[in-house]
Amino acid sequence: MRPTNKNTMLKVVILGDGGVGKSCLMNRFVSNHFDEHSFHTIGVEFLNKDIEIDGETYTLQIWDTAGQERFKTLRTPFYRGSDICLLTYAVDDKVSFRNLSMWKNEFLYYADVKEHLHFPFIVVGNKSDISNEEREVSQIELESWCNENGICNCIETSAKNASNVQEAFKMAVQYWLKAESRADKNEYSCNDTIDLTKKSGESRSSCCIGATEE
Ligand SMILES: Nc1nc2c(ncn2[C@@H]2O[C@H](COP(=O)(O)OP(=O)(O)OP(=O)(O)O)[C@@H](O)[C@H]2O)c(=O)[nH]1
Repeated sequence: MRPTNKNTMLKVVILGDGGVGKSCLMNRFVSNHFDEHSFHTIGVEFLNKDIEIDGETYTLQIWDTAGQERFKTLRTPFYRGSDICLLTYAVDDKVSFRNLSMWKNEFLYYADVKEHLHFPFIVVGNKSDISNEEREVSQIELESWCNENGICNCIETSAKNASNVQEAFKMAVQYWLKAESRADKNEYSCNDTIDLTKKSGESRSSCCIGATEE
């Protein structure tokens, strides 16, 4: 296990279709800024940000990747060495949700991850600020997809109104810590089946839907 001290650096890669809000999520988290007219990313960009959890400071090196297919060869070389992967879609874009499996597979292939089943993936449904009429992916669909794909952590965020953005990155680090400790003890089980019908505190899963943090 890596020492969890002041200098722990974690590489976090954000993947998902073009336009789902990856750059906006990173910028909201790092600079608390939102750009209504964010440009498509070409290749990758990264920013560092410290986060404190249980008295420990972690430096997140956050890699924002280009979601458009034509930039695939520019983004995939940067997957290696990742500690955490945020699989991102937009709740008003069903196609971006259907593409989650493609993103997961692309990541596993190019990141050359040894423990496929236990890698810390977090599923992030962005743009939760949109109206019910515009919503194309329900919370139940998110829950089902995660359960079917063995992913224990999901969250809906809004980079626009800052809802759950800090929480998503915090959840990612907490999951990484859990995965590291399980790897240490050889306890590989995701027994945290996601059930969004349970009230918070009742469920052992780490799913955070619709809560507003800031
Ligand atoms: N309503 C709403 N719009 C958002 C949100 N996050 C991002 N957007 C908008 O969605 C558009 C795309 O955002 P980006 O962050 O550039 O998307 P991206 O996933 O980085 O796109 P690529 O760089 O092409 O991969 C921009 O017009 C943003 O203003 C959000 O939480 N809510």
